[in-house]
This record gives sequence, structure tokens and C-alpha cells, in this order.
Amino acid sequence: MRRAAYGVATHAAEMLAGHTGGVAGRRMALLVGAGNNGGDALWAGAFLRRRGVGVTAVLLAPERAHAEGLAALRRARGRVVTAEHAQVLDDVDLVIDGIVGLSARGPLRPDAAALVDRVTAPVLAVDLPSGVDPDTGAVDGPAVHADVTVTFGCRKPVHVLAESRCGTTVLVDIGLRPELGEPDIVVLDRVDVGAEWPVPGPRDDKYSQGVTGVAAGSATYPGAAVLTVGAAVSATSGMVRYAGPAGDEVRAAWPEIVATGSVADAGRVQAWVVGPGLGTGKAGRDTLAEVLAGGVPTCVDADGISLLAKDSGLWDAREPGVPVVLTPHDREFARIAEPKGVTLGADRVAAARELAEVLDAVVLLKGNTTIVAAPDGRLLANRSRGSWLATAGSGDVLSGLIGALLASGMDPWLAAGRAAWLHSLAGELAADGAPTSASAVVAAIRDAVRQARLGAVSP
Ligand SMILES: NC(=O)C1=CN([C@@H]2O[C@H](COP(=O)(O)OP(=O)(O)OC[C@H]3O[C@@H](n4cnc5c(N)ncnc54)[C@H](OP(=O)(O)O)[C@@H]3O)[C@@H](O)[C@H]2O)[C@@H](O)CC1
Ligand SMILES: [K+]
Repeated sequence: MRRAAYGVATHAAEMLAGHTGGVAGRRMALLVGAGNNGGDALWAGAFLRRRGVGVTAVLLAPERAHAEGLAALRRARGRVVTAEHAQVLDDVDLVIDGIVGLSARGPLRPDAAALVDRVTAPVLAVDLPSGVDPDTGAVDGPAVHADVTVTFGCRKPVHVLAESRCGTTVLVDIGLRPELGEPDIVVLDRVDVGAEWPVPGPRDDKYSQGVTGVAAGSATYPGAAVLTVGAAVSATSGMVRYAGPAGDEVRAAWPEIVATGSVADAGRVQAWVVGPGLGTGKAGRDTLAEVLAGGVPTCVDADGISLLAKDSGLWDAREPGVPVVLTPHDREFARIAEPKGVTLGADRVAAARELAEVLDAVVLLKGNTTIVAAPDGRLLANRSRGSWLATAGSGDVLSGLIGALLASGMDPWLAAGRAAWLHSLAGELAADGAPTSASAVVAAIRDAVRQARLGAVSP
């Protein structure tokens, strides 16, 4: 614990120096709960006293505060008060949140919430911002908003799923590694994506790498088809077929594709993307039914999701065991989940996992942190790199990427996760610090693949 607390103290001193220009003589408050998280804060306070910081501990449960930590702070001549003396928070340069850590459940209780409400100084959270669920990042009531979160050994789900609550997460090594076990939620990194991105080998041709079919777009929305196809064309070297009414527009933008008017005429594909700009009328419904009956892995996006929500009989067209990836944003999620009794509340991870299980489909729930849940319970989270991708047509690009990876034969859960990761990098490259567009994101896909594959060995 002292090692953990020393890490907290070091980063607290950095924060003080960063925004007040010094450490000695500055004032700081510790919010101390009943567990070891409070112990970390008390020990950190003791270390900071030795650097000349004025430290006041505010105890939420005075009789249960961590005894050794409290003794250490008292020895270092720190002040100790109860929660009735919340006014000390008005005049400090930094607050350390040691209310609760990994054993916390639910939002802050009223006494803790009242203290937190009074805080105006920058906040360093020990292990996690109190009130945020450690496993899911859910915030279901009062919770701390941290500027910096100092955690130990490894990042936990909360640090990925509630990034905006944690602020900058800093990792302190306290030599715990083997005890930490396997994470519940996978976070992909560059190598996970780059090393597995499908690239052609010496014996490959345009068919052997997987043909992606795109059934998207309509007379009203030809652009969705152009973007989805463009992403699939740019993602891998496999061939792309287009089926739908926007053939002229798609061919004009992407001469390498083969376009037909209908799914029935499209020829063989190894995966379908269906839905972007499809419309929710009869023509769209028929297209979706035909695709689902095709017996190949399918990514259903946008209008495809709305159609499935409206008419759950459409699922009957699907061959059992054939993978489906759904890519809803919140409103689409609600549309398709509510009839199944699944609600999207504060716990997005649980909702995605439940829907994936109920529908026997991979569910990619879009958001600042995108969650990908597999029907067998596997979970993956992908943090966004800024919000540049919140632009029209961005989802069409993502579904094209997923389609191309599905066609290559990749596990559908990983295909969705890797596509989301690459989409996010392409968005960042396209934006380069200024607003961007979905077309520019398509144009950045190759650069994103290149960056992801840096150092990867070609087959
Ligand atoms: N493990 C290790 O090796 C290491 C662990 N370390 C540290 O220990 C931390 C884990 O400590 P922990 O297990 O003692 O529990 P912790 O999270 O401090 O709080 C539990 C207390 O909070 C209370 N409480 C619960 N919910 C609440 C709510 N919503 N609102 C308000 N209060 C609530 C609950 O009280 P009760 O229900 O009993 O009233 C209970 O007593 C970990 O995060 C890290 O900081 C480091 O030192 C490194 C080594
Ligand atoms: K905390």
C-alpha cells in the first residue's frame, strides 16, 4: 500500500506544481472513505506533508478510517476533520479522492456526494473516480469527476469505459502483475490490429482473399453506398460487389467494383454488409431478407437494424449459426433491444452483452467508447481518439470495414473490434486537427492500415 500511496503522492505533487507553480506551502484535502482506498489517500497525505504541503483529511467514516494510514498522517502533523467540516474544501489547491476504490458498488452515498459536490479544486482520484462502477464504467448517480486517476498494476475496465470521468489515467507499478489475472474486457492495440490485418500472400488472387458484398444505398441515399463500398475497397485487396439501385454512383466513384441491381444477381460473396442508406420500406426489407438467407457472415447496419427492430420475423430468414454483426448507435440499440426486454441504461457493457446473447449476434454499440460484445460473452472496448468521427456517413465507413474483414474469414467479434480500432485511427488521420468528412476517412484508411502494420511481417 505504501508503494501505491507513494505513486499517488508523486503525481499529486506534479499536479500541484503544474497548476500552482510549486509544492511546499500549497494546501490539499483528502476525501477518505472506509476502505483501503482511503488508506492510500491517507498515506499519500503523509508523504506530501513531508514535502511541506498543508494536508487536511476529511473522514467520511471516522471510526473505520484506515488505522495505519491515519496514524501516519497524524505523525506527519496532518489535520484530520469529519465530513461536517466540508468548508475546508473551499480553500485548497488539490483534492485527493480516496472515498472508494475497487470494492465500490453503486453511486456515491449522500454524505460522500455532498462533499464531492463542494469540490472546485482539481481532483486526483485514487484507483478510480469514486461513484463510477469499477467493472463497467457506469455512472448511475453522483460520482467524482477526476482530472487525473492514479491506478496500480494495470488498467481496469473503468479506465477505458469511463475515460472522460477518469481524466488522464496514470499507471503505477506496485509489483502485482501475476495476481491481477486476465482482464474481462479486451482493449486492442496497434499490434493486435496491424499484425492480423488481412494482406495478400504469394498465392492469393482477388477471390481467395474474400469477396465483400454491399447491399446499401437507395435513390435517396446513394452516398451511403459509395462510402460503404469505398471503405471495403480500401480495407483489403479482396473484391467488392455492389447490389442495389446506386450502381452508377458507386461505379463512378469506385470503378474496380462489380455492380448489379439486386442481391440475387450479385454472384458469390464471403460476407455481406447490408443497411446503410437502404431505406426502411418494402424494397429494403426484401433486400435484407435475401441477404440474411445468403448463409454468409453479415454486418447489419443503420436501416438494416431498424428493419430488424420493426419486423423480428426477418430473423427467421437467417440460417442458424451464421454470424451476424449489428452496429447500432444508442437510438438503434433501443429500437432493436426494447422488444427483447433489454434496456440501455448507465451500464452499456451489460446491455451490449445481454443483447448479443439474446440475438446470438455480435453487437457493436457505438459511442465515445465503442463496446463490442460477442454472443459467447467476450467483450472488447475501443476508446475513441477525439470526436472527429461524429460526422455524417462515418457509420457507413465502419460497416464497410467490418464487411471486408468478415469476408477475409476473420472471427466476427474481432472483425468488428479491429474495424472499429482502424476506423478510429483513420478518423484521426483524416481530421489531423480539423473537422473532417466520411469521404476523407475513407481516403485515410490505407494510411491507417499502413500505420497499424508498421513492423508487421508480410506473409
Ligand atoms: N488489493 C490490493 O492489493 C491493493 C489495494 N489498494 C487500494 O485498495 C482499494 C480497495 O480497497 P477495499 O477493498 O478496502 O475497498 P474500497 O474500494 O476502498 O472501499 C470499500 C468501502 O467503501 C464503502 N463503499 C462502498 N460503496 C460505496 C459507495 N457507493 N459510496 C460510499 N461508500 C461506499 C464500503 O463501506 P460500507 O459499505 O462498509 O459502509 C467499504 O467499506 C483499491 O481501490 C486501492 O485503492 C492499493 O493500496 C494497492 C494494493
Ligand atoms: K477513489
